[in-house]
Amino acid sequence: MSSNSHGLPLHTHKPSRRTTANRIFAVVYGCATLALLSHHALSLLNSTTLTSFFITLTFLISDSILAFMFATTQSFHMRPIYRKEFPENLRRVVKESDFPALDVFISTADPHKEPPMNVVNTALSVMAYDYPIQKVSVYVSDDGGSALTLFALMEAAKFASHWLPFCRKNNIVECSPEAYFAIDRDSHLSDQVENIKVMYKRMKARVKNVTERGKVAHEYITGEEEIQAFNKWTEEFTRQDHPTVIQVLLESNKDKDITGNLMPNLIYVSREKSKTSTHHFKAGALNVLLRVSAIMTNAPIILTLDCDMHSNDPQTARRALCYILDPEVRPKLGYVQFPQLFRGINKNDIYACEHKRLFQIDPMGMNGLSGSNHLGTGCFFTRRAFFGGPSNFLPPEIPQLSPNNLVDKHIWSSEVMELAYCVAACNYENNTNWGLKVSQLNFCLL
Ligand SMILES: O=c1ccn([C@@H]2O[C@H](COP(=O)(O)OP(=O)(O)O[C@H]3O[C@H](CO)[C@@H](O)[C@H](O)[C@H]3O)[C@@H](O)[C@H]2O)c(=O)[nH]1
Ligand SMILES: [Mn+2]
Repeated sequence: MSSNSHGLPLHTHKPSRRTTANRIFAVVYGCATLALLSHHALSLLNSTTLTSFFITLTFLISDSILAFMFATTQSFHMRPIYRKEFPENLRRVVKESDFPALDVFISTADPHKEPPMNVVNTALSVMAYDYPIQKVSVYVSDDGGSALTLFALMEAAKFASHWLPFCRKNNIVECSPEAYFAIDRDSHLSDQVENIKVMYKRMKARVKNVTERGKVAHEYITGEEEIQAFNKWTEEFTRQDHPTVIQVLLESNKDKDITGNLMPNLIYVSREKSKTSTHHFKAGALNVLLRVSAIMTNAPIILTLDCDMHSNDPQTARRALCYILDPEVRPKLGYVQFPQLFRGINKNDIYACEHKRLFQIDPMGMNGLSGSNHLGTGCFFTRRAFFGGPSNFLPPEIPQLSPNNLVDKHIWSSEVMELAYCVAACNYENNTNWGLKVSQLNFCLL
């Protein structure tokens, strides 16, 4: 348990009640396995015919493999723990105005395999976080380099001006509209819900229409800024070969929702691609977002999300802060991983599609040892963690990329934009420490 100066804990943990049973089971099962393996070994030595020798050898090999698998997973069952956070106690440690800024990275790679509406829902679910809104920046990395995804995000930016105040006013927990509207709602909200549902359905129809046609028709493009943005998709622009596109769709100190409150930054980034460079897939995309976000906002906390993994609790960022702002935990903390849950799977999950062992059981077991593994999505990193261990800071090649750098310029300023384009270039990492020493993402399982 960790308490702040007022004795109120930010987070607690308790061991699972299954711990003792797990340990007894491991000992009994381990002994039985050893007995079985020694029996196989003895039978092998005493085998009289060639056939019985090979049959026993097969048993010995297959049971040894199973025993190895059993042994290597037992540590996960020795000390599983349940963690609980108390975001309501945060205000006693730090004022809301002093919360660290948060940069959210959402990656998408193909508008036909990963429908842009998924990206929109994921983005809206984090834009609606219960967090000082001008501190939140949502970056979407589009490795598909698709105008369709940009169009969907432009629509999301407009819809957000209605959706964010709706979520705030009604304390909505499920802030992905698709997930929210999939459940029947209380009747006292019905008029409001109906209105916003119609708005959502219209947006969805427009995005679907554009995706099916494969291009953004003129009738959907309004305003000079949008025309200029889509003009970047020239004849030569292909998915594998195109210049960087960075488009600020919402700006937190300028754009307001329909109730007059500010909205978070929403930024579309499609990094430069060329057929002659290696791109390192998702790792490459995250590396570019790390650099571009450093130039534009440089938040000390980073949340990574796959485009099909929305956040299902607006308190999530505050929950992560319960660990990140704990002075006892902070010096050694690299990331806070949230579990992955799946929607739309049948109630009893007869096909085990939830991957419970991978995404819920094993991480809980590791949590009781030295900490959960990284699950690829739903993970809050400290930006500092990408620049070497706690005692060996690896400085990036330019000071603007350093986690300590304070961004004091407007994200639209030409200086910021020029540098952001420069660090998003596909040959930026050549002859630099990126991917090798600083942010070793290229060599990690993401
Ligand atoms: O060139 C690429 C390829 C993929 N992605 C993104 O990476 C994410 C994951 O890729 P995906 O192909 O969807 O992998 P999955 O098998 O669905 O996801 C599992 O495996 C991934 C790779 O190990 C992890 O990142 C995920 O968290 C985990 O759920 C998606 O958001 C993609 O858009 C890119 O940005 N650029
Ligand atoms: Mn996926």
